[in-house]
Formats: sequence, C-alpha cells, structure tokens
Amino acid sequence: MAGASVKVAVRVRPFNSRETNRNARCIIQMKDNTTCISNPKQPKDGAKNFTFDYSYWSHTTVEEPDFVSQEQVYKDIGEEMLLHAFEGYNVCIFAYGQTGGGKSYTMMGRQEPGQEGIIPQMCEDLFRRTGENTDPDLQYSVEVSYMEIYCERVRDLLNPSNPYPNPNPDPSSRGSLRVREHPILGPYVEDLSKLAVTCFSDVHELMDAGNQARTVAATNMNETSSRSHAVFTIVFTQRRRDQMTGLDTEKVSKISLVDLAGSERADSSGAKGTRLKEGANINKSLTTLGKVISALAEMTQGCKKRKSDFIPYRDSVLTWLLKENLGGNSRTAMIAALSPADINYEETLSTLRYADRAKQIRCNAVINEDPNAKLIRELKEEVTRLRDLLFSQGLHELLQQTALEVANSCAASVEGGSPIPPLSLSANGLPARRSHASSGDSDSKGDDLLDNDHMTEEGEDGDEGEEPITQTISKEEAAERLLETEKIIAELNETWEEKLRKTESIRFERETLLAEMGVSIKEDGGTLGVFSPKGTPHLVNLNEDPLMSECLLYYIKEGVTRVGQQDVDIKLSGQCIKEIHCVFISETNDQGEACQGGCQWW
Ligand SMILES: Nc1ncnc2c1ncn2[C@@H]1O[C@H](COP(=O)(O)OP(=O)(O)OP(=O)(O)O)[C@@H](O)[C@H]1O
Repeated sequence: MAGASVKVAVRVRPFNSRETNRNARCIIQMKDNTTCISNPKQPKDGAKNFTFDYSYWSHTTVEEPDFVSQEQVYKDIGEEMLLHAFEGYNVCIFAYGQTGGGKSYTMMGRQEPGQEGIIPQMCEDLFRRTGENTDPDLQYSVEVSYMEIYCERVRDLLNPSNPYPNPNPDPSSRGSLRVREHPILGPYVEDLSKLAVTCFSDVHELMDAGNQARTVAATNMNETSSRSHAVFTIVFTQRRRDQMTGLDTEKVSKISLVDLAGSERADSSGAKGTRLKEGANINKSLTTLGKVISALAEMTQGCKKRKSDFIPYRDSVLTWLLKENLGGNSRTAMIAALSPADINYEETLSTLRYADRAKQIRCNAVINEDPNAKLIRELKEEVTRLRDLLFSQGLHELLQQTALEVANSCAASVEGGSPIPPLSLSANGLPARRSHASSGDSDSKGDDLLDNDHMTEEGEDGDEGEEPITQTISKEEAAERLLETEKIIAELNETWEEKLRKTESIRFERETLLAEMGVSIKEDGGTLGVFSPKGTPHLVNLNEDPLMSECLLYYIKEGVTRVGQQDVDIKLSGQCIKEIHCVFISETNDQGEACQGGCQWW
C-alpha cells in the first residue's frame, strides 16, 4: 500500500440554466478515462487531452449510455476509500473546481433519491457494513466533526457553543477556533467537537445541521458558502478483543471529506475591499494547496531529493490541517468538477492542469494500529516532562494554576508515569524543547496564521538524520502546553457513554439556538436558502455563474430598495414580497462600494 498515488477523477456537469439561455457550447469531450478540452477560440487545433483515473461524463441525462451517476462516482471512489478505512488507513477525498462546477453536488449532493453525494452514501455504506458484523469480539465506533474554513478561520458547524453562525452579524464577534500544533498529535483544531454517532440517521441529522449552519453563517456574515472550505471528518475506530489474552487492539481511520471553495481567481471578478481580502485569503488556501501539490509532484519526479525539502504546508490553515492527506499517511482521491461551457474555458483548463499535477503525488499510508494507546503513552511522557520542567524552575504556582484549569475544563485528571526523556535548558534558563527544522521554513508565512508558539515543534515528514534544533519556550508556554496536553489526554480517555452524553447536550443546544433564531432552511427546486421569519428579510445570491457571484448576498433593510427599474417596499412584519427571480440589484455596501449581482428572493 505504501507509495500509492493520489487517485484523480474529473467530472463534467450539465449546463446550468444561464449557460443554456446563452446557447453555451460544450467544450469537454470524454472517452474512457481521457478528457479532451477544446479551445473555443481555436476549435480546430486547440484541443488538449488529459488522462485521469476516471473521466466522468455527467453532462447529459441518466438515459444516455455514457452518463455517470452519483451512485457510480461513489462506487468507484467512495467505496474504495471506505474499504481502505476498514483496513485501518486514513483516507481523504477532496473536490476541487470553480464555483458552480459541481463540487458540492458530488460531495454532498441533494436529498432526492439517487442524488445523494459521496458523503451521505459513504456514511450509509459505513453503517450498513458495520451493521452486518456478527463477530462479538469486534466493535466499531464512529465520531464525526464538521468544520468550515473561511478566510483562514475555522468554524465548528456542529457545536453552537463554539463560534457558530451568529445571529448578530457584528464583525467583532466573528470568532473562530484555534488551529494548533501539538508536538505529538500534529496540527489540529482546538475544541472542535467530535460527536459520537450510532447510526446513519444520527450522521444524517448532523450533516443537515452542519449544512444549515454553513448557510446561516454565510447569510449572517454576509459571505457565501462557495467561498469557504468545508471539511467533514469521520473518525472510525475498530476495536478487537483477543480472547486468549483479554487485550484489545484498535485500528483508527480518519476519513476527511473536503468540499473546497471555488477555485476561480479573486482578481477575475473585480472584487474590492472586504471581498478582495476575502478572495485573497481563500486564494491563500487554494494557492498554497496548488504549491503543495506542485512541490509534492516535483518530489515524485525526483526534482526534490528528500521529503524534508520544503513543502509549504504551513502557509495556509487548509494545507496545514490536511498535511497528512497530502503526501503523508493517507489514501487520497481528488475529484475535479468541470463546467462544460465555452465561457469557462480558462478556468476549466486551469482545473484540468491542477488535477493533472495532483496525479503525481504519492502518499505513504500506513495502517493506524493502536494509535491511541501509543498517543496516550507519549502524551503522558510529555506531561511528566513539562511538569518536571516547571517544577525544576520553581514554578509551583503555575503548576497549581494549570492543574486547576485542567480540572475545570475536563472532568478527568491524568497521572504521568513514564520515564522522562533527557531535557536541555536554554541559555536564559527557561525550558527548551527538541524540534525539527524544515529547510526553507524561514520563507514560510505560516507562522502568522497559526499559533507561533505551537508551530515549531515538528519539521516536515521524513527529516530523519537531521540535527535536532532546540527551541526556547517560555514558562507560560510550557504551562499552556501542559494544559493543552492534559486536555487532549482527557479527551482520549473519555468513555463512549460520556461522548454520547456530550453529543446529546450539543444537539440540544444547537436546536435551541436555531429555534431562537427562527431559522429554517427550505429547499425549493434544488435551491437552498435561509428563511428567517424573525430577522431581516434578505436576498441570497444563488447564482451558479462564478462571474456573477461577486455580489453574493445582501441584507435588504426595511424601507424602499431599488430592484432593477422597480422600487420595492420591504416590510419586516408582513409576508415577504412576491418572488423575484434573477433580478439585478444595484446598491452600495457599508464601504460605499457599488455591488451588482443576480439574486433570487423569497
Ligand atoms: N453532475 C451533476 N448533475 C446534475 N446537476 C449538477 C451536477 N453537478 C452540479 N450540478 C448542479 O449545478 C449547480 C452547481 O453545483 P454545485 O453547487 O455542486 O457547485 P459547486 O462547485 O459546489 O459550487 P460552489 O463553489 O458554489 O459550492 C447545482 O445546482 C447542482 O445541483
């Protein structure tokens, strides 16, 4: 299994209504696993061919013999990845492509029969397979988390106590979860909820709640979900009891399912102000993803000699969190979503090139056997070492304070017990840690987006043989690290019953919050939007056309708003004004910039 390449598929969607209305021409052709794109300006000799693991023709209708359905995409990619998860590998599927290309349709899909995407199909399949187990010595557990990365910030889509779609769209209240790196655990999102689920309907409920939170957040924050990256994670644990020894062994697989933000260039839409910054930040994650993919592809081709040669994972939250899935310990697949229309030629060609590069990445997946036991052992060693460091510095007060905070934040307390590794102290007498340095890290801009204090512990993978570099950390940092580590151990030691109780209380909070906000989601002819009877009526841009998606969402205030040539009187109390489809709105935002866009209103 070691050294397997990233599996790459491309999929072309049907024309959308706007493309049909404009008599768009299809510039994509597919034969077997080859995709051909023709240049609309040079139809004769401008065609380019690309070969992938799969080229999915979903442009026509299900009646066509070549048509590839949601089910087929799942069978080829989702099921294969699920089987790897059963073997104990980490797996990842990510969808890439321009806004409206079909990423969400492929990953999440629609709720109608036959329209479900990879995520719901995989969850259903997972529970179907675990439900067929008749071995009393084998037990399964499944936990899920769902987060959104927007402008390099992380939001928990499942837990309302965490920064959540805030009913009050005040920019200062835009919280986000902290992305940290623990020297043993690696990069992770602090306090991201991981909810215990026991059947498919539990997951389905969470998926819906997360999707709902995503739409509500986008609406309240004047954003759009096509500009955020959504990461749905399933932690799948298989525990086997050995009857002879009475010992349990575990295989843990992390399944990461990622719907990336639209890949179109920020500058192609003439964005200004906040929108430009937002575009640049989203671009930062996607640009970094591109750089990471290129660097890993070069490494496979032998242009880079060692794995420790600089791979800029740390330059964006997305790549930092997906580090293992990109060239590390994971079986990974990428699905590139393509628009068929001639007007999107440049973007589609760029998506094909991106996908072509991703083919060259090789990952070194290993079966994650008993990772928790090893992790807890190492974390306990870390706790002992940090306690001793603080103790040797005479910092008993900090130790007591830390112990109190741990007791407050988690119910469990942890005793360290393993032998303490040798420690070195820095020149100023403060504790020092061993850390690896990755060559080229000095160029890295990553430190500004993550915690500096927690960034420097580990070099890129595989840098064995390098001289360890010690790094100074302050007493506060040591105390914080102690707190962080004890919290992680407490989480790992939580029983299944405790996890279920936590999940239930979060569900209750979530439902209460949404009910208070008076928000419901209605799905109408395939469009999804927020309907807020208590709040301000607003317009949500549902435009599929990336060129028009700059003006994404409006709050329409009470009073008169000009819609095209019409003045519309908006009243908060009464029924919402009649439906207006695809109107052009002209108004100015808070910064006095003119916005325009096609919107749908209900
Ligand atoms: N293979 C397909 N078959 C039928 N409809 C599709 C297909 N792919 C996409 N669509 C439709 O095209 C529209 C845009 O797709 P989708 O929302 O998945 O795009 P996206 O790439 O996720 O965009 P965004 O970046 O805005 O999230 C949706 O209405 C979706 O239902």
